[in-house]
Amino acid sequence: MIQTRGLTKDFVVSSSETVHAVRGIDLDIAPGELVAVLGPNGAGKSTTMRMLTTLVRPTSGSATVAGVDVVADPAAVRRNIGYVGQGNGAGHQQRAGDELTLQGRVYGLDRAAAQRRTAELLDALDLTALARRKVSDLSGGQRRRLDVALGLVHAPRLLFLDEPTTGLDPHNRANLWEHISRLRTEHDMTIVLTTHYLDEADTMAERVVVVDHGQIIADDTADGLKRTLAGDRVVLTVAVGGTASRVASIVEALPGARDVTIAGDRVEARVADAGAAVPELVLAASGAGAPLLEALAVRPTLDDVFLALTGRSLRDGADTTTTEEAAA
Ligand SMILES: Nc1ncnc2c1ncn2[C@@H]1O[C@H](COP(=O)(O)OP(=O)(O)OP(=O)(O)O)[C@@H](O)[C@H]1O
Repeated sequence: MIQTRGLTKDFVVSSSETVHAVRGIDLDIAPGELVAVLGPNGAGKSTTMRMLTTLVRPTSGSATVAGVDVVADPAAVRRNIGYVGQGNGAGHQQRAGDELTLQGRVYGLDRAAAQRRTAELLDALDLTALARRKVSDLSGGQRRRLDVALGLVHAPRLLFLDEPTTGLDPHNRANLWEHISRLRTEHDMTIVLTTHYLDEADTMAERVVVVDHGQIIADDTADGLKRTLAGDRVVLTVAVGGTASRVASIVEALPGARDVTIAGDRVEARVADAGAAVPELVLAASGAGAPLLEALAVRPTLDDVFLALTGRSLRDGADTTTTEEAAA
């Protein structure tokens, strides 16, 4: 459904500065996949998406989307895709229903077909009761649902969502995802999304592409990334001061344990399966006269994956992909 080779975008900001926003991305996405593109601010996620949706022309490399080259025939690409950008696409003074019908007309539907499609989408995204409301009067969650409806007017096979749930509260995020998931199953859509929410990428996407400094640095299922790049940890607190080194020796003897560290009364280590290790360690420590006050099994998050890959936390936010070139 999507194939890119060496896809690159440079923004020439001034005679002395070029931003290398995307630096040679090779990506293959098969029909029906739901892929999350994850990365810190400025990593190049939106620029990649904007190239794939023909809003920005690549500097070099190639990209085919739904079988069409994005540079050779952008209009054909656009007919095949839906795009929900970061800003609100809808005109604020329009009524929600009229906005959808207008969008349908823009995509070449006749009036009756556009109205039929409007009714379907209002229903699918739980907006029917709000059809006559002005877009400016909708809540954030309602407006985001309208944005998704606008992206789906022409029944695309491929939907791009740029941070679809940013700014929504957990209830509205869950609600929007419920709608997206259902529509995806019903219409067998391929979905590519960017998100800052690690838990969202973790639970919703079947595949996570991690981008940093304009390059793909990892590409796997969330579980696969966690297993290969982060791994489980145990965090043990001893009940009796001075016994941490004894507990550390017990942990070291555990098959597969590594990176054992001691900090005061706390012992931490990477283990193959934290859930299985904890009861074993509690028993062994108690038997060795070094009982534990607390024993935690810690499963890795996608942030741990990013940390393992880059030494930085995604939660720390950006460090920029901007590079300055010496003035000529
Ligand atoms: N039109 C532009 N002109 C100049 N620089 C740009 C332009 N668009 C993006 N950039 C720069 O390109 C880099 C990548 O930006 P991009 O928006 O793709 O990142 P992102 O990963 O989507 O970030 P965010 O998560 O904050 O949306 C950033 O350094 C950004 O400042």
